[in-house]
Amino acid sequence: MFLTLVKLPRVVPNRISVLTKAIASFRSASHRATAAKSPKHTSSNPPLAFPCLDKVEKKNEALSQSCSPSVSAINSLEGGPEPSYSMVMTGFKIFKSKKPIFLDFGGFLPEYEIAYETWGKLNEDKSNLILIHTGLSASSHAKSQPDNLKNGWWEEFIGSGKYIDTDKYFVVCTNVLGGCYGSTGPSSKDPANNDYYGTRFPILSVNDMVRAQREFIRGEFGVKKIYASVGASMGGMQSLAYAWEFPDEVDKIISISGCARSHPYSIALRHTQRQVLMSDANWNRGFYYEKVPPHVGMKLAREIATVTYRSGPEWEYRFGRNRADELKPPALCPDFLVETYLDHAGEKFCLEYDANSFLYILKAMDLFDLRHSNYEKSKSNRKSAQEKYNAAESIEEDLSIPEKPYQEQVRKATVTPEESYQDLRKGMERLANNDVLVVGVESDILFPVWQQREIAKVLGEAKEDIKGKGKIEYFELGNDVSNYGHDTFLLSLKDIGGPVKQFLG
Ligand SMILES: CC(=O)SCCNC(=O)CCNC(=O)[C@H](O)C(C)(C)COP(=O)(O)OP(=O)(O)OC[C@H]1O[C@@H](n2cnc3c(N)ncnc32)[C@H](O)[C@@H]1OP(=O)(O)O
Repeated sequence: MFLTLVKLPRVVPNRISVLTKAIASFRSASHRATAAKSPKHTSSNPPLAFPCLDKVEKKNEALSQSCSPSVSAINSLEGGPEPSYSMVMTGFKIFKSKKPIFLDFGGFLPEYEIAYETWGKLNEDKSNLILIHTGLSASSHAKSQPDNLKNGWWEEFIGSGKYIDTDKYFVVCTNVLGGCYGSTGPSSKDPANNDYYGTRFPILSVNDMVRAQREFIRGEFGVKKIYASVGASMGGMQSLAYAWEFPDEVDKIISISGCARSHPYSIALRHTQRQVLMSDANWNRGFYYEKVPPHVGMKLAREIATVTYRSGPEWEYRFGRNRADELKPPALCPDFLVETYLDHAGEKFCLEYDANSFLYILKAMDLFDLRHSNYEKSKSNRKSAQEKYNAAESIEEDLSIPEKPYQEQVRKATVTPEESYQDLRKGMERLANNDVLVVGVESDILFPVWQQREIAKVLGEAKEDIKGKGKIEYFELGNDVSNYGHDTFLLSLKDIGGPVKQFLG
């Protein structure tokens, strides 16, 4: 590269000062003109306003101010700092297990509680119990009941003469193990030290959740076989898992928008939610109880989650390209209607649910896998957890990630998709004698419809393989019926409810 030296003209000093003064006087005149128009602006253009960040700062301040030990004992959503989530939900009952539960990934809980609600009556021969499994963040409050008159999350789905008919069935719903609405989870206290579990809570699986539910069903109602295991989303995973764990203790299974094993794409979508949440400094590696909770991380995680729960076509119809206020200039804070909607969804949720429960349950969904090889592995992990417990050893795992970066394996060296499928087919033989209804939704991007088609296909083959007695029904809602995506089970009740009612009989 050549540098050209330019010879500058010699400037006489007093000429410079004349020039400088002229420029200064021009600048000050033009500044006076701008200032007259808008006294605050000294830059070429006014700075943008950030009402969304102002709101976050104010909220932080309010939460910090209410963050004193005396307040924390009575905290609530309004009062903060960290809400007592089970106080937000009321009117549920508690099943207490004093026996430990040994978990699929080698941890254990020395004792645990399961929050539950019921509707309808258990018949004399105890044969009409329907267990409703929740999605990720729902409570046991699926429907209003005398101890909590607020509408539940499946209010119009369950009831006298409804799709799940409480005149016929005794309907039970629990808050999952790991949740924060009354069941034992990371925001509960560890009986070993009377301190919050936080991230000392063990990694959970969906199958651990149903194992705890089964203890509850037997312990609380003395029911040995449930009439139906019903759920959507993570509930659709649980409905299958219950029968996978205890095939002879379930009659019918309904899995809506579920899957038989998590897909890497869904894991990726959940990973992004965990990452933003864990990046909130207030998360503090899970030890934020009685301090300011990671509400910003939770809000952003919920916004990402909401993108996965609904669908583009729905938003095209609902919001289009409309902005919240067309008369205002575009802003970097939420501006389009779809942005203000996501902002609202995040804001509404961020103090309603415990951040650690969110992380653990998302992870449990990632780990979901009904392949045969997983059955053996989990069984052996639970056995070694029990042995360690009996020997009163503390279970400390090495959770560090390997220092050497992961080297992509040659495909041949790992399990091929076909081998993996055959492993799943063998795993699904466990359900060969159950009647199963699988419902899929074409507009779902989180649990894409091919995953429900896979459940039906692999179940059909597994039943053939061992001449199982169960029936399989598959029902799919196309884009012409519902564009609500993954949340269809909460929004298109009639379309989901018809096949459910018919299948239950
Ligand atoms: C992964 C699993 O295992 S489970 C599946 C997870 N799914 C969920 O958790 C569901 C989350 N979604 C909900 O809870 C929803 O409220 C549903 C599905 C129950 C109902 O959906 P909808 O009837 O479409 O209502 P939705 O909540 O999406 O929108 C209405 C709310 O948004 C607000 N809103 C709507 N449009 C906008 C907008 N453009 N800007 C700001 N706010 C908006 C409304 O005012 C209303 O507010 P409110 O709830 O405070 O009264």
